[in-house]
Amino acid sequence: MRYPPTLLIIATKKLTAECCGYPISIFFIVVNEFCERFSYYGMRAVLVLYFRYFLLWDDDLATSIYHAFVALCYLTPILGAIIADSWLGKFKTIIYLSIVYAIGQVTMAISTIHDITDANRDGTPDNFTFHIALSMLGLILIALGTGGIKPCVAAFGGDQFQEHQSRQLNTFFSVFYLCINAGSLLSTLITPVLRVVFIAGSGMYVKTDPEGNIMWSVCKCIGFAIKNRFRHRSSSYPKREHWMDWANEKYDKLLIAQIKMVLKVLFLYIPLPMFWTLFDQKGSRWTLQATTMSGDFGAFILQPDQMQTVNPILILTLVPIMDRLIFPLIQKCGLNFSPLKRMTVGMLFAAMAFVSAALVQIEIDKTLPNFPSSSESQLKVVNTYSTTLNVTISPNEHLLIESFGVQLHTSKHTYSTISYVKSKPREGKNAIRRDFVLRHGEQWCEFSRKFGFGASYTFLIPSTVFSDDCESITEVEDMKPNSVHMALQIPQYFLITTGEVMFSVTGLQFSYSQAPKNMKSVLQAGWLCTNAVGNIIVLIVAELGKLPKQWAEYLLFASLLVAVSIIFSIMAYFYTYIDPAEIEAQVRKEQGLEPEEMEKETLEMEEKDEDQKNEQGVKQTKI
Ligand SMILES: CC(C)[C@H](NC(=O)[C@H](C)N)C(=O)O
Repeated sequence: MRYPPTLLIIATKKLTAECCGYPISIFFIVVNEFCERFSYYGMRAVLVLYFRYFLLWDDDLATSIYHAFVALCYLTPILGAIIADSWLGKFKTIIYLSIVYAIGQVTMAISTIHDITDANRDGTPDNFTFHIALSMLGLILIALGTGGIKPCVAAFGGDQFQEHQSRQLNTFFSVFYLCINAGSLLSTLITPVLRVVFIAGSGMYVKTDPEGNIMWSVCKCIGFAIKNRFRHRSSSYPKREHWMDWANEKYDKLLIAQIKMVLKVLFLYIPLPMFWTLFDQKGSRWTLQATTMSGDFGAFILQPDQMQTVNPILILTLVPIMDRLIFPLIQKCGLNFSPLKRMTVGMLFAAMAFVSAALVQIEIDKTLPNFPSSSESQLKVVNTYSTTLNVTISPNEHLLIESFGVQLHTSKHTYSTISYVKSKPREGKNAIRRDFVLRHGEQWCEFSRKFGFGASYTFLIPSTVFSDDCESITEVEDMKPNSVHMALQIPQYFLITTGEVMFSVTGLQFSYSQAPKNMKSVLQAGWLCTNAVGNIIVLIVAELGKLPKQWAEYLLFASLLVAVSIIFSIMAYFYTYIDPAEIEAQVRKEQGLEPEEMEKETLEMEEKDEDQKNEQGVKQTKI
C-alpha cells in the first residue's frame, strides 16, 4: 500500500540566516548548552562534599552515589533521544525537559537547607532521611532533565547546517565544547536564569519533525533479523553478507543499511567507558585527594572543590591550540591523525594523568598521620605537668568520655588530658587566622591563631587564663597541616584535559558524522551512554575493589585504560569511515528511488508498522 501523492510530506530545508558562514540560530543553541552545563557543573562540583560533610557519608559511599548520579545523567539520554525522535521533536524535548531540570535543581537546593529539620538549632539536621530523600529526588529529576537535553542539543545544532557549510559544521563541535566548558567554569559565578535564551531563538531554528518511532522500528528490525537468522540456521540456507541482511524479507533496505552503520559505531564504542571511568574521578577521588592538600596560593586560597575548575580553564585554552595549531601541524607533517587515532592517544593521556595522581598520592601519604582502622582506636596524651609522667594503659581498663574531651583512667591512676583524631578535619579548610574570645561571667580575654590546611589542634586552657590575658593558653598540634600543595594536581589535570580534547571533542564529532540523518540523536545518546557505563564501573570498583592504598587504585585504573586503549586501537584499525548520506543515496538508487523521495521512506516504514498492527487488530489513527 502506498500513500496517495497528496499525503506525502516532502521536507524542505528552511533557509537560515547566516553570520560569517554560520547559521545564526547556532548562537542560541550554544548559549543554551552553556547555561545547561553551567547549572549542571555548578551543582556537581560541590556534590561529593555535600554527601561527605552534610549527609556525613563516608568517602566510598559519597564516591559511589556521585558516580551513580553521573551515570544516570548519561543513561537518560536514551530516553531523551526516543522522546525527541519519535514524539516531541528535538526543540520541544529540550524545552520541556529543561523545566524538569529546573524543578530538580530547586528540589536539590531545598534539600541542603538544614534549618528545615533542625528544630533544636544546633546546626545539624535532625532528620537525615528527609534530606537524603529530597536530594535523591532532586538528583533524579536533574538526571532526567539533562538526559533529555544532552543528546538533542548537539544533534539539533548539527541539523542547523546546510550542505555547503560542512567546514563550519566541524568547527561547530569545537565551539560547542568550548561552551560546555565555559559553562562549567563560570557556573560558580552566574545564575542559571540565562536558560530562556534558547526559546528566544525559536523562530530561527531548522526544526525537523520527529521521524516516527525510529528506536522502536530499529529494535523490531534487529529482533526480526535475529529471529529469521535462527529460523534459517541450517547449513542448507545460503549465508548472507551481514547478519542484519536476514531482515531483508520484511524491512526496508534503507533502514537495514542505517542500522548497520549505527551498529558498527556502537560496537566500536564498547571499550570507551574506561576513559570516562578515569575522567569522571576528577569530581570524586581527585576532589577528596585535594582535601588532604594545601590550597594556599598566597594571594588566594583555593578550596578542594574549586580545583576542578582547572579542567574547563585548560579546555578553553587547549581546544583552540589543538584545532588551530597542533592538529594542522600534524597534518602538515604528513601524518594521518584520524579521529579514531586521536581518541586512542586521548585515552593514553588519561592513563598518564592517573599515574601522575598516584605519584601525588604517594607524596600525600608520606605526610598523613596513621589513622586508626575500624578495629583500632587512637589516643593522644598531653602532659600538662612540667615533669615526665608515665602512662600505662591496662587492656581491661575502660575509657570515660566526658563532654569536654576524653579522660583516661589508667591502672596507675595517672590523670591526663586526652584527645583523639580519626580523620583529617572537614574539607581541609582551616588555613586562616581566627580570633577567639573566652568569657566567664564578667571576665574575658581574646587570643588569635593561624591554622594550617587540614590541621587539628587542642587548646589547653588553665584556670589562670583571665589573669594573664589569655597568654597562658597552650596549643597542641594534634595533626600537622597539609603540606603537599594543590598545585601538584595541575599536571594530572593537564594530562586528563589534553586526553579529553583528543578523545571527547573528537568522539562527539565522530558520532554525528557517522550517524544516518534520522539517527543522529540516537548515536549521540549511545556516545553519552559510554560515559554512563564508565561511571558505573567507578562505583563498582569503589564499592567492591577496596584497595588498601589510594595510589594503588589510581595505578590500577591507569593500567586498565592502557590495556583498553590497545584493544580500541585494534578495533579502530578495522573500522572504515563512512559518509552516511552517500550510503543512503546508494541504497536509494539501488531501490530505484529518487533522492528527493527520501522523506517518503519514513512514511513507508510507518506504513509497514501500521499494517502489522492492523493485522493484529490494533486500531490506529493516522494523521
Ligand atoms: C561529558 C563531557 C565530557 C562534557 N564535559 C566536559 O566538557 C568537561 C567539563 N570538561 C560535557 O558534555 O559535560
